Amino acid sequence: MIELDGLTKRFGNKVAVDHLSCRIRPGMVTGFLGPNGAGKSTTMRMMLDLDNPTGGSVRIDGKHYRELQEPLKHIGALLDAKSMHGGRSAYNNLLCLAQSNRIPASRVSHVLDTVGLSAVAGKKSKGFSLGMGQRLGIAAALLGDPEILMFDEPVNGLDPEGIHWIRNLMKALASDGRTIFVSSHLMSEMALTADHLIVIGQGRLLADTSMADFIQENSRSYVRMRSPEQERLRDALHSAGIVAVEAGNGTLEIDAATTEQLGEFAAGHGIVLHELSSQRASLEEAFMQMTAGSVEYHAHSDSDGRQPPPVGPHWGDQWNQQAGTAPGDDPKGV
Ligand SMILES: Nc1ncnc2c1ncn2[C@@H]1O[C@H](COP(=O)(O)OP(=O)(O)OP(=O)(O)O)[C@@H](O)[C@H]1O
Repeated sequence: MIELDGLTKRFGNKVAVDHLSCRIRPGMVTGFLGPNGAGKSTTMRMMLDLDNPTGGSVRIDGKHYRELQEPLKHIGALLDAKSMHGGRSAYNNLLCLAQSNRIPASRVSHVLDTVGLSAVAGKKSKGFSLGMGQRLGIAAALLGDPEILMFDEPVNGLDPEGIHWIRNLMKALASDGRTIFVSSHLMSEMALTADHLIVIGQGRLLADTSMADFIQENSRSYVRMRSPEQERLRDALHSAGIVAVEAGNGTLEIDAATTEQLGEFAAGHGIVLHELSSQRASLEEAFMQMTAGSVEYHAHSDSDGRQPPPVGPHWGDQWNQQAGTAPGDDPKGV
């Protein structure tokens, strides 16, 4: 278990982490999400005593990192895969780490085998690809057989097989009862891996919830309809007082009705449908909706390239404001 209590870090005037309090529990994979600059790396660095908090505390199994007798046996971390000594072989890099932390040398071969690097154990790590470097960093994290593992962007540079492998590794470690804390920008990957989410924005806690609840609470579900008689369908919906939003490619999105109701409605009007499907936003959409107000750097596109956001009333408001219409107005609603 990792416990953060009021954890705060300032760099001059910049508040990177702002009174963050949460528990990261054993037996599950906890995903750590936030836009660029949200404070994820700074939080992870403070957990490992690599940065001093300005305020608050981190406890690892009830103790401050500095109080842990043999820290690598309690907590293993992949923060920066490039931190290995490039002139040393993969084996020797891990052996040095094992010897300086009173970890038996037998663990070195074991973890190299676990991460699939046995065949290149004697090769200097400076020749490693990004993916191999990530695997070596993960081997280092596993070396002390710790109960708590922290991975900052572990799938960086991994190919699809590698991504699949690390996903299964994290799940297996969690099902062993270990505490797994992982940050990633790949939402689709996080959706497949994490059981629980901690989301921060501008250093502040935005959510501490199960994956299922997060998506449920931060996204809308809607029905998508596509018809070769789109004009007629739109007019019929409009006459019935049903709000539909054009979403491109001839599709309409409707919030306040079920597929059953809309299927019967179309049949009642003799309108052919090519699609009638229930949609739920993905983790990525839910995440973008929640963090829209706390993104440090926004991309701006010119008006020609501007597209309405795919889901969510807040996104719609943001787009409408940029388009010069009032929030809540729906320029495309029928
Ligand atoms: N050593 C430092 N000195 C000054 N500002 C810093 C320092 N380290 C981080 N920051 C600032 O603190 C904020 C949080 O940075 P941090 O790297 O923790 O965010 P992050 O969530 O990990 O971002 P990313 O997803 O881009 O890696 C940012 O605004 C960053 O510019």
